Amino acid sequence: MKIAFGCDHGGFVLKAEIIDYLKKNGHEIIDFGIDENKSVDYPDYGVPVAECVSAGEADFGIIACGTGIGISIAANKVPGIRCALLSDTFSAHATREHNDANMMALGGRTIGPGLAVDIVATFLNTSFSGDARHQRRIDKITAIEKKYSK
Ligand SMILES: O=C(CO)[C@H](O)[C@H](O)[C@H](O)COP(=O)(O)O
Repeated sequence: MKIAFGCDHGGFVLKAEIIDYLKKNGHEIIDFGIDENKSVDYPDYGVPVAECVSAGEADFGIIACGTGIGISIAANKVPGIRCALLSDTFSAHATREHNDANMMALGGRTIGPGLAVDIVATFLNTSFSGDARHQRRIDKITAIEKKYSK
């Protein structure tokens, strides 16, 4: 799959192991940085990933900041993005199965790289269930997005 990745300095600690996992598992990576550990603003790295996913240029997006909060808030402003902030594998599974999440956010100051990689693996290896009740709820989210995007 094509995976877009982006992080700020708070998420940079997770980058190497996540990229390593993605490469070892045959994924193509679209890397939006950062490439060195310097202080940056998380919207500048989360939004390009979200735009890439929203445009259909990547299958999924993975983003990280210190907590995952700021960068997920920014990503979720992009139409078509359902970005889940994750810190456990149960939620990683559920957000794919129920929410058809197309992006995930992680916190480099809240979880370690080992758990981060487990979360990434669970997220990418889980499919949307396609159940009508889940699709109905996603459609309601999309309708909210359309209502406020005028
Ligand atoms: O936006 C965040 C919190 O929601 C991220 O954790 C940022 O990485 C964090 O705010 C950066 O803080 P810093 O003091 O500039 O390192």
